[in-house]
Amino acid sequence: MTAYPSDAPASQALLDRALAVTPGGVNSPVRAFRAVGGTPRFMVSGQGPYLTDADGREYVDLVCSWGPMILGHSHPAVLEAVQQAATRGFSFGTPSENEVALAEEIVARVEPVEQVRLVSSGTEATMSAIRLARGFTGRSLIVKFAGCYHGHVDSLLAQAGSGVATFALPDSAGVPKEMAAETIVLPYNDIPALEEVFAERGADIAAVITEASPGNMGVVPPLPGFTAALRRVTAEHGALLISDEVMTGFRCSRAGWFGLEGDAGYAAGAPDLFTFGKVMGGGFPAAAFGGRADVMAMLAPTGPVYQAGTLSGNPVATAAGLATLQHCTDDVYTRLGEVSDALTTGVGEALDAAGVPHVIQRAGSMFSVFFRDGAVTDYDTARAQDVPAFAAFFHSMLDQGVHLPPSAFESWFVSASHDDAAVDRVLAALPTAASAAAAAFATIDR
Ligand SMILES: Cc1ncc(COP(=O)(O)O)c(C=O)c1O
Ligand SMILES: N[C@H](C=O)CCC(=O)O
Repeated sequence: MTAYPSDAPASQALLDRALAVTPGGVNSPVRAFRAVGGTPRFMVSGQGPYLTDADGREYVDLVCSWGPMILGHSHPAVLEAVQQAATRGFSFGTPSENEVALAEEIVARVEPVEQVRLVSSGTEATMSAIRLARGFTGRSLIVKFAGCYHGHVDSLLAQAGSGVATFALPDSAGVPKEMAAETIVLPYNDIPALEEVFAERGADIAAVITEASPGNMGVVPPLPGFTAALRRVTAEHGALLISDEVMTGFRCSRAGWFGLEGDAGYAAGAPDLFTFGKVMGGGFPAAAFGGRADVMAMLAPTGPVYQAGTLSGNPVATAAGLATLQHCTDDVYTRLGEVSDALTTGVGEALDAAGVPHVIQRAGSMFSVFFRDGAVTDYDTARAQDVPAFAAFFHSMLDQGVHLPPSAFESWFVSASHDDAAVDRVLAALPTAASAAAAAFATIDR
């Protein structure tokens, strides 16, 4: 088994350079390792299930660029599509065929989506979707759930997941209080709280936005009936339902979370709008929002809600996204399921053997481990876990050549390129990491 020392001199040298010119040395906060300590690894290449860092060490990658790399790194067909697209030109600032083909692929996969608009990031997708919902309904309030993350949109940062959870922030400085007042934050999976807020303020609520199955406070799937309640209550009050599938989209199934929960989950009908990102960009900056044609018709140039982007529908990004989706076949989803089964079973057995309290939660091929007893159903229960135990586990895995998300509040991601050799490397590292977690486990109030 690979064993690496904890210090990483080449990464540290790059971090020192980065710190001089970039806040925290990183371009997205969770990457900085602040929640687990130590030196973030600066990667130089990725191939299949592996990443190689600046010190020449190879890691099994269980981050997969936070979800997009569903086929693994440098997948030959995606690489070829990108190379061909780049040969034809980098950006046209005009419509081009790949944009149409990618939109057609999304519409074909997610049945309720009639039209999409392409953007460059998940943040842009959610920001645009809530503007569209406000324009369509003529209302201003937005309901979101604690622990859900929808990108760094001002009004959606309240009690958000991901880095906001990792660093235990209530929200973000720099968001005007008037804007924060337009957002109502509710506990996830709490139907009475939802009904109560709609009974009081339903006529002013433009939309409820939810992660289709949250993965930014760790993985916390909706309890049976919760998604149906979201649809029922929003429909009763004339508000839109926005399902944020930036993380789950095209990963949990061909049609994302909707493909798993589908009509049965939504019961009274599909969401009005969806947001997508990550997998549909194949590792490049492409994202989308879409849904009902009558709502999408409100967008400029056909309607009064303005939304635009210089690089939206970029030909290289759309080529990568299209090639990725075209290769996300049934076999890919079968393999993602097998890898997830093997890893979640292995993690559970190793932690059981070491006597470490834990619960593993999963949504398709997204999963995470909470170092605590009992199911996690919302942000409060997600926070009541032993973060130092996670940090010890994380570092032991890293020293053994397995790259996990550097936060207890993030999903782990696998790819279809995780073959048996890569899975075995992870499984071999688990007993030592479980022992490290056992040693670190502290008694906390739960
Ligand atoms: C559910 C969800 N929505 C939105 C976003 C924002 O996407 P991006 O980071 O591409 O802006 C993310 C991830 O960051 C996400 O996980
Ligand atoms: N949880 C985030 C997105 O899903 C992680 C990506 C980031 O913010 O860097």
